[in-house]
Amino acid sequence: MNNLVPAIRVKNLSFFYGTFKALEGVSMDIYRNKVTALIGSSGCGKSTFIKSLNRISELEADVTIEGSVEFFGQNIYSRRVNLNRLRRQIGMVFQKPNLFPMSIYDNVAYGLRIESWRPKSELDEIVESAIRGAALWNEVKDKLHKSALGLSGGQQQRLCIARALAVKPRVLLMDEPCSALDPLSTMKVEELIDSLRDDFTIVIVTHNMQQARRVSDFTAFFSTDESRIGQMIEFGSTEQIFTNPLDQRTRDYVEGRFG
Ligand SMILES: Nc1ncnc2c1ncn2[C@@H]1O[C@H](COP(=O)(O)OP(=O)(O)OP(=O)(O)O)[C@@H](O)[C@H]1O
Repeated sequence: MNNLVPAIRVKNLSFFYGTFKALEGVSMDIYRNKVTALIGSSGCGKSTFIKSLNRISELEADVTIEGSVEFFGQNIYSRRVNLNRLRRQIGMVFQKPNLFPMSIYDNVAYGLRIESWRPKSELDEIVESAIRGAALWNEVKDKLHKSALGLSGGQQQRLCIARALAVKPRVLLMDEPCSALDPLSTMKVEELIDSLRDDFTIVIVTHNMQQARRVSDFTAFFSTDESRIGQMIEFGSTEQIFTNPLDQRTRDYVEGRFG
């Protein structure tokens, strides 16, 4: 565990929807080129937390954020931050595949076309490399110009990952990426996460304990207090959290006593 470099440092983050405090005082480091799993029972603020890491959470009306989130040293909540650039650098994949009703190729090229004009040959190259990166190339190479919505759910989710990879993010946030997938597609996404860890920093929300154990290097356990306020209870190596948790609440959760 030497040479850990924080890609994201969260310091004392609190999050409010209107007057409801969904998260209180969360501090943790997310290490570069590691996979960090966020676990905890429903409603403890995992989605709220992951969406605060690239300010997608602000798309909801009337939210207030306190504390700071530093991305390689820069506070992403500073007024100077360019949100489009930030969300390219910290990409996101959601629970359900959210492809555009356009071709496979155009879905992956979408963010690149917004970014800047590129010659077709260069665009072709980046699209192919992103789809290969998402372990989907062999399945779609002969139908790149067919509708992406004709793909299976698992293929659509890997295409969402390809779309996120195309703009070369440094961090990939995944909010329950396998919850709508069958076991075989889930396995493919897990293998994909494994193959991406050398090049990217990944944060994944999962309800599946086995998945957290299989794919992640670090795990953060979230829970709510009696006022329903979400807190990060314990953070550690995945090995430690699952075999020797320090907090009784973590132990109860990972051993399946609640949640
Ligand atoms: N847009 C919103 N407006 C008001 N409250 C919200 C909103 N989104 C989430 N909440 C509340 O914030 C708390 C945390 O929700 P969040 O979705 O982050 O939890 P979660 O741990 O991701 O849950 P799940 O595992 O069920 O997805 C919950 O009490 C939820 O009801």
